Amino acid sequence: MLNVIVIDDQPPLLSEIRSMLKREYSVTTCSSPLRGVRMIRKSEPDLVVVTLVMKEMDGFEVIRRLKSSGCQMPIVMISAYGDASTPAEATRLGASDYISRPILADELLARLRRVMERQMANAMPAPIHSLQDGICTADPEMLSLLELAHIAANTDSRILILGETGTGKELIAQTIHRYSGRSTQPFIEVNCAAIQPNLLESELFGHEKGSFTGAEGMRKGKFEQASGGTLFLDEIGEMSLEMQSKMLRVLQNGDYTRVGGDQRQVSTARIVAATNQDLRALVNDGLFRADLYFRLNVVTLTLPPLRRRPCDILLLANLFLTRFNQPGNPPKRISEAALRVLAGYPWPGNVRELEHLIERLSILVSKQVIDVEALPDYVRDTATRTPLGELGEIIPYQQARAEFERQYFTQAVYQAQGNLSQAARIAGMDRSQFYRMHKRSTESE
Ligand SMILES: Nc1ncnc2c1ncn2[C@@H]1O[C@H](COP(=O)(O)OP(=O)(O)OP(=O)(O)O)[C@@H](O)[C@H]1O
Repeated sequence: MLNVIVIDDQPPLLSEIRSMLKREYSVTTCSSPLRGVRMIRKSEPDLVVVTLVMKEMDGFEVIRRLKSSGCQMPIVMISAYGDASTPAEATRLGASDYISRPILADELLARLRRVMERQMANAMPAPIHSLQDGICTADPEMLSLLELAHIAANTDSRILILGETGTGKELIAQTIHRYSGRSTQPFIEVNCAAIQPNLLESELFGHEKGSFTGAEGMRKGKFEQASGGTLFLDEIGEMSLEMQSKMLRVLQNGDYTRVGGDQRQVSTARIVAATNQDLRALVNDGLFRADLYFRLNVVTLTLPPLRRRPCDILLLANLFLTRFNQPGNPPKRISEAALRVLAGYPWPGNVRELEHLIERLSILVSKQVIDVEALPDYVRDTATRTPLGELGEIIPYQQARAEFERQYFTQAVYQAQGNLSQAARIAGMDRSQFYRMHKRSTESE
């Protein structure tokens, strides 16, 4: 139970408020505001309720003193007095809500519940859907990663983004650039797997005129193009050992020369690298230089695969459906049954695979509602997991419970359209408990 301290100098009113709150709170009352302030500073309750008019010191002064000594808990003012400016003054001083008397117990409890939820929501990262950066997620692990990405964006540290194909590594790299102080400078991407190894050096460092057959003029490399901005090296795990040692030199000293040239160039680009390979394993197998790995791996963001964030499957499916809706047509909908099937499919190609499937479905399905039969066979066939296994077959209890929790939290977050506070309310939990259990449910695969 949450602790609340109530301050008012009239014992009858104190006992009236106590009897209203005791259903949901452990209530302590205090009839002296001076003593009340001392008590609150010492015991730091979860919530404070204070009235306005008191002889020793008024409620405004109580709020002022508590806020000036750094108290963070929400403070709610209740009063039968005051004029139109009183709520505004209470809020200005830092009260979380102002309630006029008379008030019924249910209404008072509902108002305090809202205050506590707001307090918890502020203490947690908010779910992010379709922000300007285009990242849609309500997954706790992704939300923590995004927070870290935003913090790291404002430094010049190198960032290594790991994750299976299609998990959103490039999207995160672009977001990091956009949130960094380099956002007005270029974001340059190089896919190390897509360029022939013998051409990668000139692609990255540029070349001088006549340095090889076909080099008809000087060409700036990607390092130079990304000056002051961000150089995104995608699929870094595909780089040859020879190229890796050239990269290492730039990362160590910050300088390089164009192919065929001898003039020293200085790189001012910030490096963000990504790979879907296990770089550490490549290092152990001698296929990736350990010194380069440690130079790149200053901040690491490991994106979870889509199958480990089932609520995102549902949110993203709807996002893409809206995105691919043909202009002028009424928006299509995915049936609940079809969404359940999508949530159970393992998505080896992650978000990209989901995006392509929804694009295809929105073109091919003429009906307003996309139902299970419209889904491809391979999706329907692999998505048959239920908490009790197929045809009621008994599976180990721990496994069934983990599976049930995963589906339960997915469904709650989906129903609340990614709003974790609302999902917690549906589940009858407080937000922090919901957040913890939801996170745990996605960790067990
Ligand atoms: N959280 C997300 N919200 C919205 N769109 C997303 C999200 N994650 C990925 N996408 C979309 O999915 C597609 C694949 O993402 P992206 O190219 O960033 O993945 P990747 O991990 O870099 O893939 P690869 O390893 O194959 O290069 C893109 O169209 C991207 O916009």
